[in-house]
Amino acid sequence: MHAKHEFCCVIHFAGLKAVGESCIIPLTYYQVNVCGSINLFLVMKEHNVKRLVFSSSSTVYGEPQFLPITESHPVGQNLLNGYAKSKYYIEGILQDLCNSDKEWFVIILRYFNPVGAHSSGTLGEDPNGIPNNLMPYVAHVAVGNIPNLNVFGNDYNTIDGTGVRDYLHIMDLAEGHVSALEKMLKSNDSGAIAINLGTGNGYSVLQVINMFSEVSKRKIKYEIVGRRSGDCGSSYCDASFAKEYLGWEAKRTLKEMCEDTWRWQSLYPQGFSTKT
Ligand SMILES: CC(=O)N[C@H]1[C@@H](OP(=O)(O)OP(=O)(O)OC[C@H]2O[C@@H](n3ccc(=O)[nH]c3=O)[C@H](O)[C@@H]2O)O[C@H](CO)[C@H](O)[C@@H]1O
Repeated sequence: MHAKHEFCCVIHFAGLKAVGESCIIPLTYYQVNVCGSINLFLVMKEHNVKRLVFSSSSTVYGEPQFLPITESHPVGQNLLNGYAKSKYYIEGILQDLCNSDKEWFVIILRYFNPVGAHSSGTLGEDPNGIPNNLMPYVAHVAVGNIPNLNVFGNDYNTIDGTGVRDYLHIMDLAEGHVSALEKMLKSNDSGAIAINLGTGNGYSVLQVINMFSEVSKRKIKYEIVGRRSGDCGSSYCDASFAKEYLGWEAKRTLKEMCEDTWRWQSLYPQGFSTKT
C-alpha cells in the first residue's frame, strides 16, 4: 500500500473490543490489540508516517475514582479485564514512541460507549454470532432473533441498580475522528494527547431498554442475572476537553441512537446477509 500511495496520517481502529470475552481469551486480546498495533507502528515508522489517531477506550480508567471522568483521571489502576489492559498498554507504547521521537503526533481518542447506526438504516453493527455489547443485543431481542436479554447486575450504586454508561452515537464518534484528523493536519503540536469522546450523560441499562422499547414499539424481554466479570458500575465523561481542543461535541440523543439502531435492525434483521 505504501508503495502505491502516500500517507500523511493513519487512523487505527482495528481491534477486539468485548470486555467479557477478553476475560476468557486474554492472549488473543493481547495478540490482536497489542501486537497488531506494534506491527502497524513499525510500518508507519519505516515509511516516515508519524501522525496517528488511535481508538482507545474509557476502559483505561478502570473502576472510576470520580465522575464525570476527565482526562486527568488516573489510568491503568485496578483495570478490570484484558481488553482494558490491552488499550492501556498501547497508550503506554505510544507515549514511549512520542518521547523517543518528537516528530510523532498522536491523538488518543478514549471512546465511551459508541452505539447506533447510520440514519439511512443501511449501515449498522453486524456482530459475528451473539452480540457482546448492550445495544446490538437489545436490537436483536427487539427484532426477534434472541428471546431475551440478560441484564448483568442490579445491585450497583446507580439510579436503578443497573450499570450506567455514556452512550455515544456512532455518527458523532465518526465526526470526532474527522475533527481529530483536521487538527492533526493544521497543527504543529507533537506528542501523545488523550481526549475523551462521549456525551457526558450516563444512562442505565434499564433506561436504554425502556427507550429502545419506546422507539421500536416492541417489548424487550429481560432477566436480571449476576454481574458480568470485568464490569464497573458507572462510567461517564467530562467531554469539555474535546470541545476545547478539537472543537467537537456530541449532538445526538439516546433517542436518536435507539431510533437509528432500530431502523438498521428492522431493515436488516440478519445484518448484511439479509436478503432484500
Ligand atoms: C466502562 C467501559 O469499560 N466501557 C467500555 C466497554 O463498554 P461496556 O463493556 O460497558 O459496553 P457493553 O455494551 O458491553 O455494556 C454496557 C452495559 O450494559 C450491560 N450489559 C451488556 C450486555 C448485555 O447483554 N447485558 C447487559 O446488561 C453491561 O453490564 C454494562 O453495564 O467496552 C466498549 C467497547 O465494547 C467501550 O470501549 C467502552 O468504553
